[in-house]
Amino acid sequence: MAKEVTLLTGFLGAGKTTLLNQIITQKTETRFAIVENEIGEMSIDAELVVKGATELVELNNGCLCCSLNDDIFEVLNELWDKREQWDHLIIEATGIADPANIAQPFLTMEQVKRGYILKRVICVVDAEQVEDQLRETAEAVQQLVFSDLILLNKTEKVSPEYLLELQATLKSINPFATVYIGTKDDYKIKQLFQQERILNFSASPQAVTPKGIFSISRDPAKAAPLLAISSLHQQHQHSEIETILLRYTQSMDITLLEHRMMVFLILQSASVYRIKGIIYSEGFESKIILQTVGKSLAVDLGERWLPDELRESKVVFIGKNLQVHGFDKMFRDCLTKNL
Ligand SMILES: Nc1nc2c(ncn2[C@@H]2O[C@H](COP(=O)(O)OP(=O)(O)OP(=O)(O)O)[C@@H](O)[C@H]2O)c(=O)[nH]1
Repeated sequence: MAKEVTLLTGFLGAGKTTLLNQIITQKTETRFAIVENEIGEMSIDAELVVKGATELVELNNGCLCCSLNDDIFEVLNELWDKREQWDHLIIEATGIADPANIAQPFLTMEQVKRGYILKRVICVVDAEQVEDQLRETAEAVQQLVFSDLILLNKTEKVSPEYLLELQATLKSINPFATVYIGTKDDYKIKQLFQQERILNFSASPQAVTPKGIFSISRDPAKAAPLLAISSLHQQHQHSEIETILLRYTQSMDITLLEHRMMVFLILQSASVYRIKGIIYSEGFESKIILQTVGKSLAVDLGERWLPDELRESKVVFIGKNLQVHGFDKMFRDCLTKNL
């Protein structure tokens, strides 16, 4: 039997991982396989996904919609080999991905369609930030246009009047999508999963071979059809959006860091869409998860450090015209050794 797939899209920080965690915790009758795609070589999202996913695959070498096509085929093949262990695949795209590019193999490639049915594309939208995002980036528009379901999130942060305007705006961008409204505390997971794309798929499980459903090969001659798709996708680039990764092995003073971050967000954060970090602070048995979206800052406790785990802080910045030296100085100033 072909496996069902849900694609999660939405701009940086909209709430995709939060929704994913709600899905895993609420739909306990379903065993999920999760593909987490992140920009930059370091995975932070995978650490934020609640334990419970049967299979969690991280793809961190680039954005799935433009550079990871061979990787996704390999992952689909591997997951297919383990298909007895899971029921439903969720792909969380990066916040700057064009979901149409990720969906393309599921909609157009017969080998992929034999094993996987794309059931729905859900776009999570940050009610407070979306207007600016739509103005500034093509990616935010592409994500809305391609989705079947739009989850207008963080609605407690805006007024009811503005929410109505926003709904009308989203409907005008994608009149075919169903718009749900909510916050992280009240997602209607069952309703989201009841809704399906209206598409004609012909799944033919008999054609699936025990070795896998695609002929993946690094041999360029054998991999010709896949390479053709890869080169097509390379034309799509998130030209202006860049990422920076900073790491520090010394302990951070979390109170000082929080203060510096708040001042930074008030004064100079316009070109920074997202900051995500795992912070090591001596005296805390757990990782500290630091996140910003727009001008909002969240600092939470994460998983406990494992006894043999390297204790270090890792922070990713995503935005335009990023000033690495300024960020580095801000974080270095908060290292405990400097106090
Ligand atoms: N106030 C509020 N915050 C929310 C809501 N949903 C998510 N958040 C917060 O928004 C921040 C970003 O959420 P994520 O789920 O990590 O967003 P994401 O879309 O996965 O982010 P990227 O993977 O970086 O694109 C976190 O601090 C969440 O706790 C909500 O409904 N209300």
